[in-house]
Amino acid sequence: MYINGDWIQTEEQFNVINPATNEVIGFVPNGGTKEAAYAVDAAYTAFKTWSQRTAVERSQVLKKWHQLIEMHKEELAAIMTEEQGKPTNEALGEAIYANSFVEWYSEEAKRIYGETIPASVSNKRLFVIKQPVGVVAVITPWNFPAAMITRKVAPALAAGCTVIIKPAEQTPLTAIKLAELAHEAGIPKGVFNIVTGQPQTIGETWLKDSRVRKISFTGSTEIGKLLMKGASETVKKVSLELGGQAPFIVFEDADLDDAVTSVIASKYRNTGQTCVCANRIYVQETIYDKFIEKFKTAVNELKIGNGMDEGVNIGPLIDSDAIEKVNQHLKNATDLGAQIIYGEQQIEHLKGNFIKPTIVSHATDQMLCMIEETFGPLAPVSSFKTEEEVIHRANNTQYGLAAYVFTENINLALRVSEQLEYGVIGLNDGMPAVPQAPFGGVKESGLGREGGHYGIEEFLEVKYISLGIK
Ligand SMILES: NC(=O)c1ccc[n+]([C@@H]2O[C@H](COP(=O)([O-])OP(=O)(O)OC[C@H]3O[C@@H](n4cnc5c(N)ncnc54)[C@H](O)[C@@H]3O)[C@@H](O)[C@H]2O)c1
Ligand SMILES: O=C[C@H](O)CS(=O)(=O)O
Repeated sequence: MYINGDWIQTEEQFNVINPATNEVIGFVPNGGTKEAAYAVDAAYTAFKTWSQRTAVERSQVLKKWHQLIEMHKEELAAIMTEEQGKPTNEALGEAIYANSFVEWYSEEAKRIYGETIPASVSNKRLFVIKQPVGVVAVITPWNFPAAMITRKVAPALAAGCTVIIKPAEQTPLTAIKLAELAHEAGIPKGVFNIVTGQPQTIGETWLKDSRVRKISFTGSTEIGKLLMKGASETVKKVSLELGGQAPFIVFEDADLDDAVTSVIASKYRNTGQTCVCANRIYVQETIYDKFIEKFKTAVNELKIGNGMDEGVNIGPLIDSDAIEKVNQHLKNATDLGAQIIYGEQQIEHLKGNFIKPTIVSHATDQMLCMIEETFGPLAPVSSFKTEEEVIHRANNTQYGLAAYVFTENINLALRVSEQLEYGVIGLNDGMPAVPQAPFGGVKESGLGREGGHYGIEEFLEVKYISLGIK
């Protein structure tokens, strides 16, 4: 753990496992109440000075952190592949993506503008200024162990907040590497703190402490709801980046090759363990067979194996529970009439948590894989007749994170995009997330946005000053 500028050990530790081999690759301190409270103390003390630093000073420190992450991106990528399983090229992509938030917010720090408002009387002047929220508790998932931290921490520090971070227990080593680089960059003690250990204990400590003024959470909808409830006790601000269940819609006039390339990129990035991956694929009936053939051919090109090995693009799932969930979705689908058209033979020769990419056709909306977040390489394909039908089916969910639409008709594209109840729309684009644009969900996929100038507003309070003049 890294608290108040020092590396902290505890008597109890927990193992870090490589999901490709199920081998122990390390261990980290198993922090609890004491360490969680100490992190709040450190962040609260540091806030008094960090929030008073000028925007240029904060920007310069973030720029240094960005330079160091850039210098160490391959190392960071290797850590991610080892503890999370994603193939090295994807891990390097994530390190670069994660660092792009540090770069973006090192600049955004200098653009936190206020405003003056015309008074209705001559003896007043009205001003609005923006000030940092205070101590922010950051709780992040295992699937993007670097980017989900920097997407929160970079804007928080840029705004003048201080952070206490609890990374996922499956991927703490990535967070520790980011802390090492933050320390080297000169981020002052207490500004950036990492507590590894018991999620519930750490979470409860932070929820109860009124000095913590914001919870920024990325993870499952179930835990997001729990944290939102807890945050209400002391009326903390919350940002919630939660589960997804993305529809991927292919209209008959779509560029089919582009749609297939994009659905591969969306569905199988991180072996399907991505909040915005295509979870259900809707194809207009007139092109259904053509799509299926192209899709099967493309999936057949995917190489499964240890993410460290050259050319692998399908790594392991994070653990055996994840495998179990995908198999449960697959069995439910076939029990309800879906047909496995690719991937029927599972992998025998590989140790670890591997599962073959599987495509099922004739999927119906009553199947679990069309309702729940599968979080694995299972692709259910369903046909539709009309625009109205597919919009209704796509919206018929409590989720609302990302949706994808493929068509060459601009009028159809905009009509459908405007009616889809999602925070992010990939329009002829399977990979929409970028640091300069707002990312986030509606309905039970979350609250708030990360990225772009929207992302820094989440860490600012608006203060109105009314000045009486003589
Ligand atoms: N919307 C997004 O931007 C986004 C991005 C990545 C992942 N996700 C979602 O995250 C989920 C996968 O990640 P996960 O399995 O790590 O999710 P998770 O909710 O199980 O865990 C997320 C984090 O919360 C912590 N946690 C768990 N219980 C807690 C508690 N009671 N108190 C405090 N912290 C607690 C975990 O230790 C982890 O650090 C998927 O649903 C995925 O869609 C969403
Ligand atoms: O898993 C969730 C991430 O937010 C996906 S992305 O890298 O931001 O597209």
